Amino acid sequence: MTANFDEIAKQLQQELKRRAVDPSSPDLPPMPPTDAPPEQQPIEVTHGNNDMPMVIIRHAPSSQEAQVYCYGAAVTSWTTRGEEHFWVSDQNKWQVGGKAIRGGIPICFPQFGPYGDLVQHGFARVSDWRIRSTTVNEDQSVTAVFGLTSESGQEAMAAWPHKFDAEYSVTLSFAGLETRLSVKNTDDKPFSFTCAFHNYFKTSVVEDARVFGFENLKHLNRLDSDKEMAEQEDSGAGVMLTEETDRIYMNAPEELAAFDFATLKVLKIKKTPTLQDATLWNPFGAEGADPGWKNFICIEPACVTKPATLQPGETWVGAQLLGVE
Ligand SMILES: O=P(O)(O)OC[C@H]1O[C@H](O)[C@H](O)[C@@H](O)[C@@H]1O
Repeated sequence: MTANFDEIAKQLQQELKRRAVDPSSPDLPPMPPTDAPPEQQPIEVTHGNNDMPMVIIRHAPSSQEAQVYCYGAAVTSWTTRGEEHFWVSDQNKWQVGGKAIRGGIPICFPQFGPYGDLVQHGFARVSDWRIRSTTVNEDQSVTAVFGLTSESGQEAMAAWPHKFDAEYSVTLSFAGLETRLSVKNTDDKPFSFTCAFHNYFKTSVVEDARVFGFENLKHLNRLDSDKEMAEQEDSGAGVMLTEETDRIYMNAPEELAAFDFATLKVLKIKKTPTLQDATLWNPFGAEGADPGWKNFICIEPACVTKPATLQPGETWVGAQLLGVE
């Protein structure tokens, strides 16, 4: 913790109190007035690849940084002491509309995969989210909040005739990176949805990764018509990927971990019980796979096998906390 960061945090809090960020504003909130250069501020509202609006979040006391694009509210980078933990495809076009950003954490909502009438993985990842607020919290964690509502009239949502207000907050703290999705039913009739945090964790090579937490669980094998597969024996060595894998583990525990044998890095995932499933995916060079497939493993806390249902006025919250050792 540096005195400099304290000062920036204080100034930012004062500034945020002074002005309310208008959630419906199509413009990016202005930078907080501080003497420090933007690249040292806890929150930097800026532009990324292809000039797309994005937010950089910094937690200086733990040397963490995250980048979140407004398009898809996609987290595309999370570093601790300069080390990157997410894989992002070299093939991305970085264009608003049509294709989702591949890599980081795409949000699958209100539909996971092809299970429904919407586009694969729903519209959240191909929608423009608005920045609602940026805050340095009392415990020095730093949060950026993004919003998406049915009122925004984006084309990708047209096939989903429900009124909703979705809020996505991304926080860096001593505990790591937290992403939190809240969905409120603002309609006068109930609706159901499925969702996932589609984490693309960076691996040295995917064969070096071992995943812990899935032992003895049943899963649906998406490569075999979602056939329910028998329990796996717990060998104590974790689950290893040696071929194309696309599974949905049901009733996955609240804590999962991925270990990389080459770097000896452990990634820990904590998830809320509202995300009762977790998927495991790597295409292993199958036709159409991204050429970078060797360097990621997708472990995705998800609500798929038991869709969430919201009555009018109700709110659903699902969150994950990612930590690294
Ligand atoms: O190519 P995308 O639409 O981004 O989907 C990528 C992958 O997402 C999930 O992990 C699914 O379980 C996979 O079946 C799918 O291939």
